[in-house]
Amino acid sequence: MYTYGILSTVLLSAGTLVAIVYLVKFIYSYWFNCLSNIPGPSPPSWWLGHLGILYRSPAGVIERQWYEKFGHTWRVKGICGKNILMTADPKIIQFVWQTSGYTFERVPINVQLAKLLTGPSILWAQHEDHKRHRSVMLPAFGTKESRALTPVFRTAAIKLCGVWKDRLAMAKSGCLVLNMPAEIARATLDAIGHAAFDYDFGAIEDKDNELANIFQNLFMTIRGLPSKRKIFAESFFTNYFPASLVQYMKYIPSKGIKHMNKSLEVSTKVAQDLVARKNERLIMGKEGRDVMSLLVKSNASEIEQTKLSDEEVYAQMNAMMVAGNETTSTTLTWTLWELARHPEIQAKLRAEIVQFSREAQEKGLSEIPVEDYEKMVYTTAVMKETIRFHTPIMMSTRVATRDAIIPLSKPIQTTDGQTITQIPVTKGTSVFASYAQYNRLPEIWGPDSYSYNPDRWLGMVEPSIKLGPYNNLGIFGAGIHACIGWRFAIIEYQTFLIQFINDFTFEMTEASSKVRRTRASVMLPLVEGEEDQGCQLPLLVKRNRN
Ligand code: HEM
Repeated sequence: MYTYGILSTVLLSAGTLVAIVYLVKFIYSYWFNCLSNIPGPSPPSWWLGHLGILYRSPAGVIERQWYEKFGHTWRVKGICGKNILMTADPKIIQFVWQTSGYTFERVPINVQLAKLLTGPSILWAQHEDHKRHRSVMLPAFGTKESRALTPVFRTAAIKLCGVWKDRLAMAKSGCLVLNMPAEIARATLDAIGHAAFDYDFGAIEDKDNELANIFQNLFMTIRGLPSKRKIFAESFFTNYFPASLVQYMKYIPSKGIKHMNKSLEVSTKVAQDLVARKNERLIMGKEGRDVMSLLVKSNASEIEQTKLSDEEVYAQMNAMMVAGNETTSTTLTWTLWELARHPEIQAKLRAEIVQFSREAQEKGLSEIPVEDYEKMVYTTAVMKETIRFHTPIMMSTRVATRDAIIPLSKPIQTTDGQTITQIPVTKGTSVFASYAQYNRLPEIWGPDSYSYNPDRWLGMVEPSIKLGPYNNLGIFGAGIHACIGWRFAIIEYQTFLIQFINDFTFEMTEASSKVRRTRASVMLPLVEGEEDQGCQLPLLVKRNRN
């Protein structure tokens, strides 16, 4: 009885102490934060701040409203009144993401989710670990290496088009309605399997393929339209719990976490098998050019700076599928949607593709060579315009790992009447970049930046502030965490697009005119009124008679 009394007193005191610490933290972050004088919208709720709107509303709409009211940079609220700096300012994005190295790192929630989903991969690694992961992986993603993969992408594209042609041949009407994201994701998974791992997932033909089914709708299942409770819990755990406890998130019995656990289990099993096979080939002196061969070779290295553990090698495979599959398949999906909405753009694109194919044939080539890809001015304009307009990863987040001073491209009028050209932030301050709004800034992309117009790229003037690896678009991130697969993605994107437009014509359906752009880490299409069906964008497909 006496022991019980002491125990309950100790527990009560510990509980009270924890509550006081949190209370002080909340009050501090609410009232005494370095961002308190930055203007911004009033939060719809204190406990969730703007996170509910940011994660649940149609993609890009609210950011535009905030930009129009507050200018390039504004303050939003996280949970329990926490101030967050939100921006579309190229100078801030350049400073935080591109030039300040590890002064700004990924936010804890994303780091933990990346670990749950992929294991100890490059998507999770930070600081020295991250440098090591990146230096091992980068050589596999150069221009030469990515270009060398063109035949692999072409094979996957031709295979998918072959399946569609067979189905069209059976269709009495001569046309088919296909749900594009589901169709294309299988082909991009096969492409990544061959290109990155020299492995055939067989996802195009095998509808029961376990890995393909897990990766189907991955982002929608784990990040799409999260409940308010989920947003609060994730943000609370990752902001106020020590990282050592956050790893236990994997035991939360939610649908999303269960899916992540399953995905990690299945893909790690496949990765282990692949690594074992690669090791055998390496021992036999047969080296591959694919990413996995490189990782396996680094695994055997004696040099600590270029060595990955077995677990890290398996995790990189998961990372590439997570980072490289749905991003590319969704980009292709949005492109076909825009082409269906704008038949005149589709016809102009097809004319260029047919012309380049003809020229290739005249040179005795069966396909347009990758060396000609950049010469396809209109095709690349359509690609750039689509990823500008339908920014696949609409928002990126960082947290300051030490105090810093952030420069602005446009001065801000603070709530206490000062005009400032830089914002001092303390360690722990979160910064959200709206890539979606940056990609629509009229001063960079022109007065019609809110409309889809590939022609803008035919006379584009370079902006003064340079950002990211691809045409100053806020697409592939920037700096230490910039996408390593961007060349891979662009060549894959163009190869698939050429094949699709050469073989088929795409038209709108009733459902595709009700498509809503939804945030789920990657921006995904949902049909209004059919949100429970997951990612959907049904288009009418007809075969071209070239
Ligand atoms: C259209 C396709 C793609 C888009 C839009 C895209 C976008 C991005 C973005 C925005 C980032 C930076 C995230 C951040 O700032 O935290 C990123 C990182 C990354 N991407 Fe991509 N990506 C694409 C395709 C690919 C492909 C095909 C691969 C690999 C095969 C890939 C692998 C990665 C990896 C490993 C990282 C993490 C890099 C690091 O943290 O150092 N991505 N990607």
